[in-house]
This record gives sequence, structure tokens and C-alpha cells, in this order.
Amino acid sequence: PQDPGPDMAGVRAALTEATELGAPGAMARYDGPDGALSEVVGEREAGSGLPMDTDAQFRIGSVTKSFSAVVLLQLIGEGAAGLDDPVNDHLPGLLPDDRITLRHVLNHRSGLWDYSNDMFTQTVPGFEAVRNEVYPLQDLVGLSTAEPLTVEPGSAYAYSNANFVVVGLLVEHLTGQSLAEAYQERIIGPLDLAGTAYVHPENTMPGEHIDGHLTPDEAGQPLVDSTEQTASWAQSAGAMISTPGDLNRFTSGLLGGELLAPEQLDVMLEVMPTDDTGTRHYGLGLRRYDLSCETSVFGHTGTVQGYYTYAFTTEDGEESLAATANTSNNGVVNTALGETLEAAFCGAEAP
Ligand SMILES: C[C@@H](NC(=O)[C@@H](C)NC(=O)CCCC[C@H](NC(=O)C[NH3+])C(=O)[O-])C(=O)O
Repeated sequence: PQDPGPDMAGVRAALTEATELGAPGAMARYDGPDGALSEVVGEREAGSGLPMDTDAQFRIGSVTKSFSAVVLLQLIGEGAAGLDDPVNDHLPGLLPDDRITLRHVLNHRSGLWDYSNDMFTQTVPGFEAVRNEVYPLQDLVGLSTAEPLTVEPGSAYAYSNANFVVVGLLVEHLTGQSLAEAYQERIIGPLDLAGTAYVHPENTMPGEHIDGHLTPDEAGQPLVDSTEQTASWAQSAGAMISTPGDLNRFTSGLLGGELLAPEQLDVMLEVMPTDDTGTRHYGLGLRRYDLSCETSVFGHTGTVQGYYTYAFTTEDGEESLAATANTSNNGVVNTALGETLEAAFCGAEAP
């Protein structure tokens, strides 16, 4: 059937719902064969009257995991490592179990404990305790390996930020570069992502940016401005900043074959179910969502204090959508924001 094109009214309705449910602002940008379409609702800073702006930077959280996975897969394609190598072959003694491979940390089947569960049991105190800290990646791995594995390596999907901290250490080790240099040289430069940066350990966003607002656990408490933060607890698992247009350029370039050789892109897309809905899957640093209109979209979600993000594209990379809301710790906002995917990729209901 003729692709109906994006239902931008539906995208706007989802963004509006996200703001009605607690986000000061929300925005989305669709890029397709006929160009770009954007929608902005609400404010970039609560009470400021300043509108959201799809040219502005924000914190993309775990969408960073897809950037980290691309770099490691490029290195694998260059022969610097094997996907089924034990991590400990490259980083001796790092992990407590030699059976954990590069594939396991890329597809969340290592069993490594997610230390962020301990950090953020209480949302605002946990955030305040870490927001300006700077952690060596090894120390974050240490927080994980202080706890037992949650599953036998390779036996089941168990999402953990620790996995992509290990990916970051592998990238540093295999390139001899910093993460910032590796992201810049291998992704940001080649795709000319002028609004994308790995600013860690800085706690500010250099350019025009969106403010983040963390929702406290206690109902009725005021939002906490979380704009300034190092995100050092996340780093290669969640510390990147970007813009909606750059995220669309990244996801469409990735699925369009501009960043990985076919062999590595194919293995990145080898997904397994992450829940029992049958519509949510994870490959290597990449999610696949199966939408109601028989369309599958590929990308990643992000949750970092003050920011929810969705960044997805079609399998051919022809259509992409990036959406963000500037609050977090508010599940109904996240769910509403996610409705932009159906509107953008399944388009307007047939009249
Ligand atoms: C889900 C998403 N994951 C990420 O983006 C990673 C970087 N974020 C997290 O693991 C959430 C940390 C807590 C956030 C905090 N929540 C709490 O503190 C809860 N007590 C908040 O909501 O801001 C993904 O992979 O798709």
C-alpha cells in the first residue's frame, strides 16, 4: 500500500499528552524522503516561556549505547577483536567470568549487575549524590562485579548499564583513544553531526540546549532542574548529547549502511525478544520495535535524569523519528512520548 506518510497531527497529540502528564516540554522531528517535519510543544525550561527547539541539544541517555555499539562493531569488522572473544582476553581480569564475551555485553546477556539500580533507588537523593561526580569506567565495572551475575552468561536477556561501560573500556583499549575521540572520528565527523558531542566529564552542554527536569518520587513535589550533570555514572552507556536532526541522521545512516559493513550491520540486527509482547526486541546496542502497521523500526530509547528520548528509523533508513520530553522518572510521560512512533511510522489512519 502507498505509504501514508507521517501523521504529524498524531505526533503533536502524543507530545501534548506528554506535557499534560508532567513534562514541561516535548518535541519531535521526522525525516523522510520529502524532507523534515517537526513539532514542538511546551517549554524548554519550566515557567520560562522559552519554547522547545528542535535545533537545541539535549541528553540522549541510552541512545548513546547505539553509538558505542557501532564503534565496537567497526573495530570487530577491522579485525581488532572477535564478537565471541571473551572480554577478559582483551581486558585481563576485568570480569569475574571468562565466559562473558563481547557479544554478551552488546546484547545484554552477560548477567552483569546494573549498579544504577543501587544508585537511584531514591530518585532525587541518588541523582544529587552523583550529578557532579566523575568516575573512572573501571570503578563503575567494580560496582557491578561487587554483586553476583544475574544470569548465566549467554542464557537470557538482562538489561544492564554495566554492559556498555565494558563496551566503553573495550573501545578505549582497542583504539588507544578516548571515547570522545573515537565517537568523533568514527561517527560524528563522518556523518557531520554538528550538534552531537560526548562532553563527559563536563557537566554543561555548550550550545543552545533544552533544560532537564527530574520528577521526584514524592507526588506533588516540584521538578528538580537536572540540566547540569556529568552523567559520569553512565558515560558510554548514556552520556552523549545530541539534537533531533542529528539523531535522525545517525539512525538513518546506520540502517542505510553508512557506518558498518554489511556483516556487522546484519549481526547488529540479530534481535531477541526482551519481553512477552513479541513486539520488543534487542540486537547489539539496538532495539527493534514492531508497530501495529506491520512496520518494524530500529533504534534506541533513552532515560537520563530530566530527559526521555526515542530515536528510531525504518529498516532501509528512509524514514526516521527522534522525540524527546524534558522530564524523567515519570512513566506515563515516557509512554505518551512513545506514541509518536505509531503516528510517524504508521501514519494517519486510512480515512
Ligand atoms: C531505559 C533506557 N536506559 C537508559 O537510558 C539508561 C542510561 N538509564 C537508566 O538506566 C535509568 C537510570 C535512572 C533514571 C531515573 N530513574 C530513577 O531514578 C528511578 N528511581 C530517571 O527516571 O531519571 C534504555 O536503555 O532504553
